[in-house]
Amino acid sequence: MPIIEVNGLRKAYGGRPVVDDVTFAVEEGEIFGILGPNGAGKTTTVECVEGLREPDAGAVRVAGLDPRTDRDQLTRTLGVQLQESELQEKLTVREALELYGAFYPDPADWRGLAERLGLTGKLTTRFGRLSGGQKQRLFIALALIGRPRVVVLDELTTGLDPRARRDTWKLIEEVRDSGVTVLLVTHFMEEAQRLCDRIAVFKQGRVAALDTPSGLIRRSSGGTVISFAPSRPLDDGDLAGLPEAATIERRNGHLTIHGTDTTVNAVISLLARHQITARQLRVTDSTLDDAFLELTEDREN
Ligand SMILES: Nc1ncnc2c1ncn2[C@@H]1O[C@H](COP(=O)(O)OP(=O)(O)OP(=O)(O)O)[C@@H](O)[C@H]1O
Repeated sequence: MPIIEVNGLRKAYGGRPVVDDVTFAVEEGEIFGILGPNGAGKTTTVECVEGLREPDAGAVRVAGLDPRTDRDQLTRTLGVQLQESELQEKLTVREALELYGAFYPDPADWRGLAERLGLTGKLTTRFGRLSGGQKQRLFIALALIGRPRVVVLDELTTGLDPRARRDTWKLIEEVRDSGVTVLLVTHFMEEAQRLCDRIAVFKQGRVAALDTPSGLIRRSSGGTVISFAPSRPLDDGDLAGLPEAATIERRNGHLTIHGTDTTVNAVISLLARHQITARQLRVTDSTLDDAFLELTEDREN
C-alpha cells in the first residue's frame, strides 16, 4: 500500500496550469525525490500533499487521509520542513524545539534531535541570530519532532555547507531506516542520487519521468564515453565494427567514442589486438545531471 498517493492532480493560477495531471505513489519507507526546473510545479504539488493548497482536480491521500479534510490526523502523520518566516526572531532554539514538541502526544526527545543536527551548542541562541544553515537544521529538527510517519523536505540542504550537507544526508538515511517515508524536493543531483530510491522529474507541471536514479541515467542518451589518443592511427574499417557505438569523433589525434560498456570493452580488445597503446585514456559515464538536463530540455527553444 502506498503511503502517499497523488492522482490526476491539477492546479492552475489565473487560468494557467502549473500542476497538470500529476500522478505518483510513494511506498512506505521510501525516500522519494521530486526534481525539476524552477517553476515546474514541485512546491505546489507538495503543498497539496501537505494540505496547504487546495487542488483544482485530482485526489491526494497521505496514509489514507485527505490532507484538506483530515487536518488534525494529518499533522500527527506528516512532518513538514517550515519556511524561515514562520518562526519568531526572539524564540531560542530550545524554546522552538520544546514548543513544537508540545503540539504532539509523543514527541521525539528534542535533546537527541538537537545533538544529531549539531544544534546542542546553539540551544540558547535566538532564532534571529542563527546562520542560514543553522536555521535550516532547526527546521529539519522541527519537521521530525512529532515522530511523523512521513516527512516532506523542500530544498532540504539549500544553504548548508558541504559538511553539514553530508551530515544531513546521513541523518535522513537514519530517519528512513527508522521507518519514516521521506518526500524530498531538491535541486542537488548528488543529493538525489545518493538519497532517493525513486525520483519523479517534473517538467512544466507534469511528471516527465519516474524511475530509480540509475534507471533515469540509463535512459539518457549520453551513455558511456571513451576517449584516448592511440599510439598509431586506427582506420575507419577497424572502428566500423564496434558494437553499440553511437558516434565516433576524431580530433587532433584523439578519438572520442560514445557508446555503452560493451563498446568500451570492444575498444579495449581492439587496441590489444592491434598492440596499440591508448594515451590519456578516459572513460566517463552519464550522470543524473545529464539525464535531468535531457529530460527537462525545452525543445521549442
Ligand atoms: N500563489 C501563487 N499565485 C500565482 N502563481 C503561483 C503561486 N504559487 C506558485 N505560482 C506559480 O506556479 C508555478 C509553479 O510554482 P512552484 O513553486 O510549484 O514551482 P517549483 O517547481 O517548486 O519551483 P522552484 O524550483 O523555483 O521552487 C510558478 O510559475 C509560480 O510562479
